[in-house]
Amino acid sequence: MTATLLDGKATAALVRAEIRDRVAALRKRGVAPGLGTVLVGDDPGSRAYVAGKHRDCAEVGIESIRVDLPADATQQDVEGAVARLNADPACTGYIVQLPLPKGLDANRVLELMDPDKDADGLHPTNLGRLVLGVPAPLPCTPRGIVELLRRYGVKLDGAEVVVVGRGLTVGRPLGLLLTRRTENSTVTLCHTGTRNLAEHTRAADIVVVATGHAHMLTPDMIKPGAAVLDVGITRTEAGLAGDVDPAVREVAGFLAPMPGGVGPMTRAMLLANVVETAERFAE
Ligand SMILES: Nc1nc(=O)c2c([nH]1)NC[C@@H]1CN(c3ccc(C(=O)N[C@@H](CCC(=O)O)C(=O)O)cc3)C=[N+]21
Repeated sequence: MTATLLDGKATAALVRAEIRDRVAALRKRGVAPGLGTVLVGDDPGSRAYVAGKHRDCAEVGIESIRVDLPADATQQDVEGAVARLNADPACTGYIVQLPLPKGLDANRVLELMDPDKDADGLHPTNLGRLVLGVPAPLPCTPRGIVELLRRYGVKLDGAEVVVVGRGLTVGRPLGLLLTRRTENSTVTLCHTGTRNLAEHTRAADIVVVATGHAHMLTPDMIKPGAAVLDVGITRTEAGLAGDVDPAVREVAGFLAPMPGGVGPMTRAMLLANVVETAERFAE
């Protein structure tokens, strides 16, 4: 048996079609949503992601404002860009592409963003709102994972979920999202300090891997029929590699592959956050 693919590419296209209608409705009311991006340096991966975000915006009718700074930009330069986007009425939401080059303080930059323009849901105030259960923009990758599972009817209520990785953008906030009453999953958050990882993953109905270690989740580590979501990206000479060993496909019940799984959903949820922020402004 081969796993049913959780097709993030096709699902993200459906989400974008829904967002296009909401953008059109906002425009009729005289509100034009605009996404800003701040990109520092010339990492090819980061450049490609940011370019993709602007392409997505064009497709759904969101204006985009691009701020590119050189690799030797100072902390002050980045903070200046943030201050300008905070003040720019054409920018209804923006992101600072992470990671920033070494020597720059990303936490300080995130603190200075207007939390009501935070399209990534990574501002400390919005992470706090997530903990408190107050409506706020949600981190894009966790939101994309929940949306993908929902649309394929994978049950979250009561599910045993193992998340591997405790990073700021995926693992840590995903645990918070899935344990809300609305999702109602039981979450085990595993990381490099976890003893006997396989014992945890083998007990899970859903396994989400976001470690950045290529092919680390092997078929022996999962329960047959489990849903597996691959959030890892490693650039190798042979191309991109996910965190999930390709042979997992023969054991899992559902698989969100990399590429074509969670990545496109992450981008679609960024658009959703921008539209929702603009809708809140328009109220
Ligand atoms: N402030 C900030 N917000 C982010 O959301 C953020 C970030 N910084 N820094 C980097 C990570 C990474 N990330 C991805 C989004 C989409 C794909 C994606 O669409 N991937 C495609 C193709 C991958 C490729 O070809 O490179 C796929 O999986 O099918 C990948 C990675 C967002 N991130």
